[in-house]
Amino acid sequence: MAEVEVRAERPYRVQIGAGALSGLPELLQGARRVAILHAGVMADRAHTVAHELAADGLQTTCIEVPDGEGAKTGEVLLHCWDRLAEAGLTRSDVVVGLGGGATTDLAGFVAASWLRGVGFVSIPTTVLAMVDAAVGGKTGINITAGKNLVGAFHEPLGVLCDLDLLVGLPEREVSSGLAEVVKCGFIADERILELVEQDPAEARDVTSVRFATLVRRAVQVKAQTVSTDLREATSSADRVGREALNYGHTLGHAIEAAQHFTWRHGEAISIGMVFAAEVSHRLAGLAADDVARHRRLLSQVGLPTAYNAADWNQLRATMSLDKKARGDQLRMVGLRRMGEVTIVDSPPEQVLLECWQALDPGA
Ligand SMILES: NC(=O)c1ccc[n+]([C@@H]2O[C@H](COP(=O)([O-])OP(=O)(O)OC[C@H]3O[C@@H](n4cnc5c(N)ncnc54)[C@H](O)[C@@H]3O)[C@@H](O)[C@H]2O)c1
Ligand SMILES: O=C(O)C(=O)C[C@@H](O)[C@H](O)[C@H](O)COP(=O)(O)O
Ligand SMILES: [Zn+2]
Repeated sequence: MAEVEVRAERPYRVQIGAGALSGLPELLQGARRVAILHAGVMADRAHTVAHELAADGLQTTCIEVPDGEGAKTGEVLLHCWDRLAEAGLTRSDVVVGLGGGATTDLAGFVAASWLRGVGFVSIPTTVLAMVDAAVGGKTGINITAGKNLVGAFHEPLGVLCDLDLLVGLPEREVSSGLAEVVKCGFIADERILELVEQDPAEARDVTSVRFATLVRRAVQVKAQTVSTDLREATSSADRVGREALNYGHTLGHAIEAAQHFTWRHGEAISIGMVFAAEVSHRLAGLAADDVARHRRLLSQVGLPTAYNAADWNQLRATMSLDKKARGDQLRMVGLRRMGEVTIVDSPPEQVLLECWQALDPGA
């Protein structure tokens, strides 16, 4: 079992490996009641876990939430609060999130907001949630105007990445998660890129050693980045903190909103990273070869790199609501070279338009 520590205000461990789920009782010490928020696809697993915890004397409540982004809404949040009230969940009790990143984002926000904050344990069940969403304490929901516009920072007590849970995950979801893995390669750990390039098919095989190594290395990048800048407070062109993890998300999130949150997050971010690489080439010195490497690598893991299915002006307006923006100033994460992140401040509109046009499948 691999372990990665996140040095938050209250440090916690991310446990990665087959059977990691067995670490749950230890994380619940001191709790009397536990609410397990889970996606429908995890219903059987949630009930099994609840029975095991009940056998240990805990009072358990399973709360099934809608699939995918359907969980990250105000209505679902209200429903969960009502269920926690019925269950009598107190400040010494714990909310568990069992599912993909949408479920853990919602569950984390339920934990952050209930009684102004109760304990939270994250049990991610997709690649994307293991390497990214479950780690680092960003929680929240979407509104029509944009992705994750309402939320809170709320660190978990621990994260259990049980690789056994990934067996049977659809290939499209594996690819989506690999977008965030490859992102970690672009921004901080070139070894990740090499591991994918050496054998892309094995990189997509969730039972392979290569895949497990990729997950661990991506979690290490995430943990190190958030440990130095938990609340995304550090940012300048030469010293980029947590914002580095937002590489590709300025356009990516706008695409998700334009597609009414029906797209896979990693697919949107893949296109967003190609866009960010094009911007970086024009404004931050990223070599043309590295832009081509973005397209090649992302395609190798089954991700889209071209897009023209939305109106540019609409996307551009949504990008202004990105959390990195300050006033009228758009700020994007860029790359000077692989592994060297910078902030691109107020990119000229003409350059953005050119980069958008470079995404056209016919370009
Ligand atoms: N908080 C953060 O730091 C952070 C980081 C990255 C992404 N996110 C968020 O995470 C979300 C995307 O996460 P995701 O890609 O996991 O999406 P998701 O939660 O929608 O899960 C994807 C699909 O996989 C299914 N699924 C989950 N586990 C499964 C399993 N073991 N076997 C088979 N099917 C399974 C789900 O039911 C869903 O249909 C987005 O909302 C994104 O904004 C948050
Ligand atoms: O953890 C972070 O910080 C990230 O930016 C990771 C992203 O991959 C993730 O999608 C996150 O949810 C985006 O956050 P947001 O603040 O842009 O909503
Ligand atoms: Zn993301």
